Parts: sequence; structure tokens; C-alpha cells
Amino acid sequence: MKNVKVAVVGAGVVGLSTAVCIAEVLPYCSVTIIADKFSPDTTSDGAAGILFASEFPDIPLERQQHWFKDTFDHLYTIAVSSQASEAGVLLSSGYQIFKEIPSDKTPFWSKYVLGFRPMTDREMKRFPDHKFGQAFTTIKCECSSYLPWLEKRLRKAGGQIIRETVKDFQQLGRSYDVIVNCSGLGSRSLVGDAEVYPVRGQVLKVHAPWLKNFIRDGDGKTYIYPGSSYVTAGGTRQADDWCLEVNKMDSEGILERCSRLEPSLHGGQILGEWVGLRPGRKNPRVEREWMQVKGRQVLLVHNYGHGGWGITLSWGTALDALGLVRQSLHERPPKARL
Ligand SMILES: Cc1cc2nc3c(=O)[nH]c(=O)nc-3n(C[C@H](O)[C@H](O)[C@H](O)COP(=O)(O)OP(=O)(O)OC[C@H]3O[C@@H](n4cnc5c(N)ncnc54)[C@H](O)[C@@H]3O)c2cc1C
Ligand SMILES: O=C([O-])CC(=O)C(=O)O
Repeated sequence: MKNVKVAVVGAGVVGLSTAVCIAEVLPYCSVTIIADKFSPDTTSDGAAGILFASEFPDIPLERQQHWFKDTFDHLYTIAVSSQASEAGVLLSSGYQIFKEIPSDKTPFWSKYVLGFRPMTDREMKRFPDHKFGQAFTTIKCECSSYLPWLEKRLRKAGGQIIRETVKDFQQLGRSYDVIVNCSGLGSRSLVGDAEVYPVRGQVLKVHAPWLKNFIRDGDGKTYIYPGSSYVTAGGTRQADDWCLEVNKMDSEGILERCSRLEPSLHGGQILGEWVGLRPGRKNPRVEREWMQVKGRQVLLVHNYGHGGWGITLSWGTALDALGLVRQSLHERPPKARL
């Protein structure tokens, strides 16, 4: 019997992954996603969805490794299955190149992607402004397909979906035993977390079907990611900028920088421009607390603040959030709601 009521707030890649993990693994939980935006209108939808990461300063490296590996393994299984195109998950090969030789030539995720190696001198000849490069195959997870696919998986596991703006967790706690906060940037107002801030990102969607391999400048500001139906060319990383309007100067800068790396982009056709606000935070917050609601203890699990790596870490942090829910319910089973 499903006697524990769980509300997952947020229907981006983090909320949907977390809801699916809980609904599929804990048979005694009834899971409801509550969000004010769903695919195709979340931040997750417009992201390139490429899997790799930079390191967060205060999370043990081992934990970051397992977040990455769990997500990679989960998505790899989909990428090599017959579900791949419906789920929008594909393998993607290419280069990350650096103008200066990085201090760490083998990032923590290098052992989880496929075929990671330094680029050869012949490969580097294409990029005369760059001194060093890494070649590897990773995963590209296109959320405009992946989120609807997760929604379907959630419903199959008995999950429900409600479109609503949550104003207050106290209020929500009257109807649920567990709240999982996957509201991304929304956590700034929902839980008053001033550590979460927007990191604005603008990208172009380009029709250039001859491009097959990604190219990313290690500074994180210029990248070209061929996908299943268009190429994502980016980007910008503007901290504390809340503007969701397309900026023409940003678009010109993106095109100019990307075409320097890949001159054939000039022959492409721009299909659209998109802006999203990354849920920036020094470290993602994946932890639990207890809330007192009308004399009852309600479990509140947080899973937000993934910055530019929410897709990369989505399944791994969802599994951690699931672990926190399971462990907490084991320690303190919920009392009946009055
Ligand atoms: C240009 C760009 C490119 C990117 N590329 C990549 C990439 O290649 N790889 C990668 O890993 N990451 C990438 N990212 C980062 C990635 O998009 C984010 O880390 C990720 O989308 C965060 O997911 P999320 O589910 O936490 O948040 P979101 O997708 O923003 O979802 C938040 C959810 O919470 C809901 N919500 C918030 N507040 C409330 C409320 N009060 N009531 C109800 N619902 C609420 C929203 O409606 C929404 O459903 C990119 C981001 C940008 C902007
Ligand atoms: O940095 C990248 O290559 C893509 C990304 O995650 C982002 O723009 O946030």
C-alpha cells in the first residue's frame, strides 16, 4: 500500500529524475510532481545536455564522481537501447581545447567518459590558437525529448503531475509526508537561499547537419554541440543576470567565436536563439532537514543548485535524494496526517 505521500517540487531534469527514482524504488510512496513550468518551458529544455563537469569546491570528490558516473551509466544504457531516439539520448564525440595548458589534464570525469585521450599534434593543427586538447566520447541528453520521456516513465510508475506555483513548504507540508525540493533557481525565494543565483546563458540553434563532432573551448564560453536535429552554438555565462530576453550582441559574439573554431558554421542557418538561467550555487545542495508542520515532522529533502551541470549530475543526485528519503523514513516513519 502506498501510505507515504511525497511531493517533488520542480519538473526540470532534476525534479523528474528524482521523482522517477522514488516512484520506481519505493513502492510505499505515492509521488506527485508539482511545478509551475514543464517541458518545453524549463531551463533544462534549452540546455545542450552534454555530459561533463567542472569540480565543485566543497563536495567530496568521491561524491561528485559517483554523481557523474551514476548519470553517465544510466544515460549510456538508454543511448545504446531502442529507446535512444524517443528519449533524446545519444553518444557524442569531439574535442575540448585549451588556449593555455590546464593544471589538471585529466579531470575527475575522464575515467567515466569513453576513450578519453590527449589530442594529437595533427588534430591540434585545426586550432592554431590552442595549445592543448582532449578527445573523448560522452553523452548528449536532449531534454526536450528526455523530459517527456521521464514524465511517461513517472506516470507508468504511478506518479502524478500537478501544475501549480508553490508559495510555501509549510502549506504543502499539511498534505504531504515528504517534500523534495528540486526547484532550481526557484529555491532562492522558496527556501530563501541567497546562495542560489542566476548564471545567464544564451545559445543559438543552427541548422548545419554536416557538423558531427563537438568542439568546446575549455574556458566554457565557446562551444559547438551537434545534436539530433540542430547544432547548439554557445555561449555566455553571465552571473547575477536575470534577463531572459535574447541579446543581439551576445548572438553576434557567439557566432563570431564559434566560427573561429569551426569556419563552416558561416554556411549554417540560424533556426533560433534561446536564453536560460542556470541555477548557480557554489555547491549543489543535496541534503535533508525536518520541518515541524502542525505538530508533525515533515521530511524536506533538497536537490538543487547544479549550475551548468544539472543534466550531467541529474541521475546521480536523484539517487542521493532517494537515499535520503529512504533512510529518513526508515529512521522516523511518518505519523498520520490529521
Ligand atoms: C545555455 C545553457 C546551456 C546548458 N548546457 C548544459 C549542458 O550541456 N550540460 C549540463 O549538464 N547542463 C547544462 N546547463 C545547465 C542545466 O540546464 C541546469 O543545470 C539544469 O537545467 C537545472 O535543472 P533543474 O531541474 O534544477 O532546474 P530547471 O530546469 O530550471 O527546473 C526547475 C523546476 O522548478 C520549478 N519551480 C521553481 N520554483 C517553483 C515554485 N515556486 N513552484 C512550483 N514550481 C517551481 C520550475 O517550474 C521548473 O519546473 C545549461 C544551461 C544553460 C542556460
Ligand atoms: O559549458 C558547456 O559546455 C555547456 C554547459 O554546460 C553550459 O553552458 O552550462
